Amino acid sequence: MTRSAAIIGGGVIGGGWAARFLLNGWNVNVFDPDPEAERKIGEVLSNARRALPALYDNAMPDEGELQFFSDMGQAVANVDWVQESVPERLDLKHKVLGALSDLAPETAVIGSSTSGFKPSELNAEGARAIVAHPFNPVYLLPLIELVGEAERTEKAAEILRGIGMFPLTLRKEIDAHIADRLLEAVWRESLWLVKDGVATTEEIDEAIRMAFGIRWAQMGLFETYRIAGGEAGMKHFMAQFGPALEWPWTKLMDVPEFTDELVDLIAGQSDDQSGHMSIRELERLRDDNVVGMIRALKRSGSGAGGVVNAHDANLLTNETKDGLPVTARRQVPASWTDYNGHMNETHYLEASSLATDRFMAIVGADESYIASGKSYFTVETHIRYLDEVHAGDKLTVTTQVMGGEGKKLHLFHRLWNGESLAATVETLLLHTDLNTRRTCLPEEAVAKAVAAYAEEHAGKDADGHGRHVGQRQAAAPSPEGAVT
Ligand SMILES: NC(=O)C1=CN([C@@H]2O[C@H](COP(=O)(O)OP(=O)(O)OC[C@H]3O[C@@H](n4cnc5c(N)ncnc54)[C@H](O)[C@@H]3O)[C@@H](O)[C@H]2O)C=CC1
Ligand SMILES: C[N+](C)(C)CC(=O)CC(=O)[O-]
Repeated sequence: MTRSAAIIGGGVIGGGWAARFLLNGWNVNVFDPDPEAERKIGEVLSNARRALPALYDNAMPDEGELQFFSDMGQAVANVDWVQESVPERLDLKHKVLGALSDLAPETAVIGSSTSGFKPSELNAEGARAIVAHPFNPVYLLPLIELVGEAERTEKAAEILRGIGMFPLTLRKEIDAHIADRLLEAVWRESLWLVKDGVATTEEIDEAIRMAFGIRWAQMGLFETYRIAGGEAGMKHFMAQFGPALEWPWTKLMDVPEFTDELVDLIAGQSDDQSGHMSIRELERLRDDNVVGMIRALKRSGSGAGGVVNAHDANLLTNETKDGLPVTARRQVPASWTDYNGHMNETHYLEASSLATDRFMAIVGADESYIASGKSYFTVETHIRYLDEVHAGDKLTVTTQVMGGEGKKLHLFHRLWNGESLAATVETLLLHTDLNTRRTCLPEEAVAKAVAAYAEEHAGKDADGHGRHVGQRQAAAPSPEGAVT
């Protein structure tokens, strides 16, 4: 059964939450008195639709249904999750969380997006909320800080993992949780640097993104500093840089006064730096960069890359189409398209390569088999580009085994875009010993599984297989030239 979430307050963060739930197949009810809420959430959602599926190698579930309500009670009736994202004012949080605790089903988790209030403050007037603090953009960044009663945070963590997030449960409550305490320290220090005329907003951003911003995405602070200690590691690092904490390297505890002059200085510098782009354009630039970085981290499984890999594995399904195994299902990300406005030729091969990997896993040539020193190497591929594919299209790849005797594995992939055949990719692989780098026979279990598929697929039509470049097609309709 489709699960549902109520989003109370649909601004920057509520909009991101709505997108995260919807794109993971949940139905979403929104309550926000702002007459512009529907438009704003629509814009966030269209950015999310182009970014989030690009993280995964498997297709996401069908999107849930989005509904707007003018009555908070109706919005939360029968939902599994309620997420409060109203402005950061304790009196307002009390009012809204109190009402939600009365109106929402007993079984529903009530999460507050608060950046800084503790559960003991939020629940001081009888509410039953936990802190579920996300990061902007909520639909892309996995971290969610959970604070509150253990039974509630455990239930929340399980649900959040199901929508691809990384729950980090705090050991004890503290103002501003973990991440915002760190961010506030950098923010305070940066305000001083601008106020004292040491650096502009742009120079501070360069200092972050040209160096430690990149480092932090993959190893965080402590692992990075351990390496900075050289062979002697963390102790040497602390011996060398510990004393600096008492030098005038930091002003952390003082906060500059937010005078009109300081606000104008910072806002003016920020306009000079980024005013040439709208907020939505900046969001798309940010999203493309974040997707690219997280995809790079997927290779090693570091940080957010590991979280996305785990969710990707959950998205895998065992299906068949036309009597053949479905070996890849994925949504085409904008990054796969080119100057011609359609999927670039390289990604037809990428989709089929994912299908080959999946087929190998299906027959037992999986990660542990490869780790044991055996694998398949591709030695030849022929692609027929039959139809255009566009960003957002959902591709389904089926795999037919044309032959599997001895060391050979001869596959015929079909790339379906809905009911249209977008390409066929015929590929020959040879079983190889990864130590000697020479071909060898597969293990018996793999050989048997391949042979069983070859026998099952033997009588099936495989129109277009066995062709080479420039060969004229007999009866099938012309592909009308190259499409990439
Ligand atoms: N903006 C950020 O970077 C982050 C914000 N947060 C937290 O998320 C919460 C919301 O912040 P933003 O989304 O940035 O604020 P926002 O100002 O963009 O959105 C707040 C929304 O709440 C609506 N609202 C006001 N009163 C309401 C009520 N009584 N019932 C329902 N909706 C109501 C407003 O119309 C508005 O759409 C805050 O607690 C904030 O600390 C958490 C992580 C990051
Ligand atoms: C500025 N902020 C305190 C609202 C930031 C956050 O809470 C998290 C984020 O997304 O940076």
